[in-house]
Amino acid sequence: MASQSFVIRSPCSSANIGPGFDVIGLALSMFLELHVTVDPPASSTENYPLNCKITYEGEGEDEISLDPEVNLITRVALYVLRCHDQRAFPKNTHVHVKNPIPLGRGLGSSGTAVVAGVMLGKEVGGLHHLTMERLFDFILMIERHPDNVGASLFGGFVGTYLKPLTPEDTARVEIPLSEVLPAPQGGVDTGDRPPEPPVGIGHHIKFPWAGEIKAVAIIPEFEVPTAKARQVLPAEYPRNDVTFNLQRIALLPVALGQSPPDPELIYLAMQDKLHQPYRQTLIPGLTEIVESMTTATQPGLLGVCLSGAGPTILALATSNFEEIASRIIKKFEENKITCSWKVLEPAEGTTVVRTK
Ligand SMILES: Nc1ncnc2c1ncn2[C@@H]1O[C@H](COP(=O)(O)OP(=O)(O)O)[C@@H](O)[C@H]1O
Ligand SMILES: N[C@@H](CCOP(=O)(O)O)C(=O)O
Repeated sequence: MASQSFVIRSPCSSANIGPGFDVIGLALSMFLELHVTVDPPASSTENYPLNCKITYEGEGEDEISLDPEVNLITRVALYVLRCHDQRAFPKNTHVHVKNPIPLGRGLGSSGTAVVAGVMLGKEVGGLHHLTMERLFDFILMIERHPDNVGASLFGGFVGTYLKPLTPEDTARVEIPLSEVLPAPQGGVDTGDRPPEPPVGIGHHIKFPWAGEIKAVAIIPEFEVPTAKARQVLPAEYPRNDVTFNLQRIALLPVALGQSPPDPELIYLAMQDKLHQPYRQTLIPGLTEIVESMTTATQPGLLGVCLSGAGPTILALATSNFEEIASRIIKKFEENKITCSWKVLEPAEGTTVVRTK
């Protein structure tokens, strides 16, 4: 194989946007980058496990493993490679990760890592036949809700859905994650072929987004693991709460595509009763923050919701971003929580730029 170098760039995401639990995702302008070189003739990295050297800078640099059998991005790439009978990375693969996405904050850091990992497997494996739609199948074998990963892969403001599968394919999709991404084997290759995804598990549709609308992310300093934020959700819901969300989800994509934006309509369309009320047990002040920020009392504001599984708060607005962020930061301060904040914009999906 000839030497090659390329950059994979994947946007972070804000999932749900209020009522769209496990359905709606928005790709935002903060990007995980993988700077990859594959250089077969050199010898410097030949002894790295699975032929892959990882270096890392940015969010999580003190905690993310640089072992390719443990690191989420390279484990996912290996899953794609092993489904195509390639047991390791090509000789002398170097992946330099640049990650500005804070971990465990509801901005899709793990989903973005999975999306970038699948793309890494495709590129280093020379698997050019894998379309974006097929990559989505691989992603959904790992991250089993399509909203955040759909946004990171395809970009923009998306609605995502899973197609009904045959009973055999359903069984394959439900295979435990530990069989898709096996536990590290200490460098020993068991030779097992992982389960390949069924074709056409997940789909997406792009919604319009009014250019005036920006996303203000208020990011608390503490983490809420998504798995934990899903455990607090009930198995069943009162019918009225489901109807409440259905009424709002029918409005949301239209309301956010209209220019000029209608603040009252958007504020209403961003209400939720299916996940936010339950997650307040993990996020002190959540309900009060969402209820205290209104379009009547805050010029420029369009609506407020939890970003993904939290704890980040997403405020959609057309102006006065700093004032909006300050008000929400103050509310968190009442619970002794400090925050940072950023103004983000809708972003394009995952790209690969070849430099050699
Ligand atoms: N760039 C990355 N490289 C490797 N692992 C990552 C990366 N980003 C996230 N992760 C993994 O995902 C975990 C966070 O996932 P999760 O709880 O779903 O939160 P989030 O809402 O940020 O996606 C991190 O603790 C880490 O294990
Ligand atoms: N629909 C999911 C989205 C999780 O997004 P993340 O950014 O927190 O990983 C959920 O709400 O659990």
